[in-house]
Amino acid sequence: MSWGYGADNGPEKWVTNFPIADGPRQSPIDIVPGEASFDGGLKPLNLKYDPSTCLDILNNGHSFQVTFADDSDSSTLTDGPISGIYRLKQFHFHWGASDDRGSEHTVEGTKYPAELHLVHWNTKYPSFGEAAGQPDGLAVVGVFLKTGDDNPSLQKILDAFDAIKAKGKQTSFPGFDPATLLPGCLDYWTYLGSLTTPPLLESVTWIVCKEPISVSCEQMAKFRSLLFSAEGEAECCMVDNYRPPQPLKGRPVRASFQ
Ligand SMILES: CC#CCNS(=O)(=O)c1cc(S(N)(=O)=O)ccc1C(=O)O
Ligand SMILES: [Zn+2]
Repeated sequence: MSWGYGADNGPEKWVTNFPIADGPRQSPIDIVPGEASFDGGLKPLNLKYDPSTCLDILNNGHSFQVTFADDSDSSTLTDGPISGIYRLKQFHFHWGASDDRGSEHTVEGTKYPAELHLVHWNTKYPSFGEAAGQPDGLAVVGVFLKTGDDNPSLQKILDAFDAIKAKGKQTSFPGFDPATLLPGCLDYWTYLGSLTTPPLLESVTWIVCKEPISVSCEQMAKFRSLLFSAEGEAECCMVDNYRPPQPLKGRPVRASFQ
């Protein structure tokens, strides 16, 4: 059986096939603002996204992802805590079965109903796959979702869900601007971590925004209408697709703000 989020194949079982699950720089973590150290040397995030690089939307069986053409420096992350140019590859979300849980990172134990991850790879390496195996290979921007007003930008994504309800379904999704998903304030915490799904590679510079974006309760319900299961299989709702916080193991967490 391949990895997932169920009782038999979920986060507590991943270490069997992916021993790095107990490694020194695993993600997510619980962020404790009072223990983060302000670093005045941290630059503001510089996110430049070109909507024409947006390709399609896919249900990959553990989340849904929106994928981008990453064969040029059209959609990039620069500055912030990183050096060089990182290209946007995809973004995806993690969410809960109810509004009291769903995010991967937590803030002093506070769980948000969902978390957005924008995945970027370091162009000093020839490809995403190469970068994913390097300690400075990936940079993921995390944004919390908090229940409140309807989010029109999110709604564009949710309107595509009928075409990708089951695992393996994909549909074209042109012209979406991921910048419309970012909060107004780009203050962030940053630390060295890992992918939060297998293969759990310890190649991620995490950049977690302090300010959440909004999502309505009705929009959260739409997230939960996706399926982990493929067409023809017993239907299994895609919910609780989050890994819980992992041990910090002495890692520093820096803040870009005071
Ligand atoms: C080799 C390799 C790899 C990981 N791919 S990913 O970075 O797009 C990714 C990243 C993350 S996360 N939660 O670590 O950003 C989750 C899921 C995925 C995915 O494959 O679908
Ligand atoms: Zn993720």
